[in-house]
Amino acid sequence: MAPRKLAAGNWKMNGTLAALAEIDRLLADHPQPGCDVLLCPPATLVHAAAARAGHIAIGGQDCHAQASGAHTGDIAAAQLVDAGASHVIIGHSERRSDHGETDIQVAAKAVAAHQAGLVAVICVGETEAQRDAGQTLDVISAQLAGSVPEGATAGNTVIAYEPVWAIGTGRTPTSDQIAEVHALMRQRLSDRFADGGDVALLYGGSVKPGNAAEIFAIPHVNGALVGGASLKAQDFGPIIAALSAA
Ligand SMILES: O=C(CO)COP(=O)(O)O
Repeated sequence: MAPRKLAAGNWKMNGTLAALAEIDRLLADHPQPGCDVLLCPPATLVHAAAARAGHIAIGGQDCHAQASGAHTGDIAAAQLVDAGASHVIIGHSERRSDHGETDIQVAAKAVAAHQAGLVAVICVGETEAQRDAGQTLDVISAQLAGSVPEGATAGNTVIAYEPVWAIGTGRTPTSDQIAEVHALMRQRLSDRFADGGDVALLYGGSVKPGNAAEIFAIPHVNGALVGGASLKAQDFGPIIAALSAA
C-alpha cells in the first residue's frame, strides 16, 4: 500500500451555513477527484456539511481526550463521529499556541480519536525562531515522538507538517526544506510503526493554487493541509486538481 493522496482543508474559525455552498461547488467541479478530499469546517457546520458532502470527507478541528463529561465547550471524538465526521485535526499549531496544548495532550486526543474510529490528522511544525536556530529536525522529531500515539497506523493517522511561520503568511519553505522534513518524518514513522511507510504526510502553510504542483512534486509529500485557500472552491479546486495530477 502506498500512502493515499489527501487534499485537506481547514476552515479554522471561518464560515456560517452560507459557506456550505462552497461544498456544492467542489462536488460539481470535481465529481471524481484523483485524490481523497477532506474539509474540516467549524464544529457548528460539521453535521450540515457531512449531510451534503458526498465523496468529500468531513472532519473536526479538535477533540477532547476524554470520551464525555464535564468539559464545557469541548467536543468528544464520538460526538464528531455522530455528526458525520470521519477525521479530526489534532495538535494544530493554533491549538498548541492559543490553548497551550502539549505533545502529551495531543497524543491523548489522538488516542481518543482513534478509539472513536476517527482518522487523526496530527500536526507538527517548527516556529521561525526554532528554524533560525537550526533546531527544525530536532523539533519535528520530538513532536512526532510525543504527539503520535503507539496505536497509530496508516489507516487511522495522517501527519501534517505545518511550519508555524508559513501559516497564513504567504511564505513557504523551499522545496529542499520541505523535502528534508518530510524525509525525516517518513524515516521516524518507518522506524516506529510497521506501516509507517504508508502514513500519508501532508504539507501545510500558505499552499495556494500557484504553488501546489511544485509542493506535490516533493518526495514524501502526499497532500496538503490548506487553510485560507480551502475556503473558496475556486481556490481549493485547483489544489485538488494539482494533487490528482501529481
Ligand atoms: O494552518 C493551516 C492549515 O491547517 C495553513 O493555513 P494557510 O493555508 O492559511 O497558511
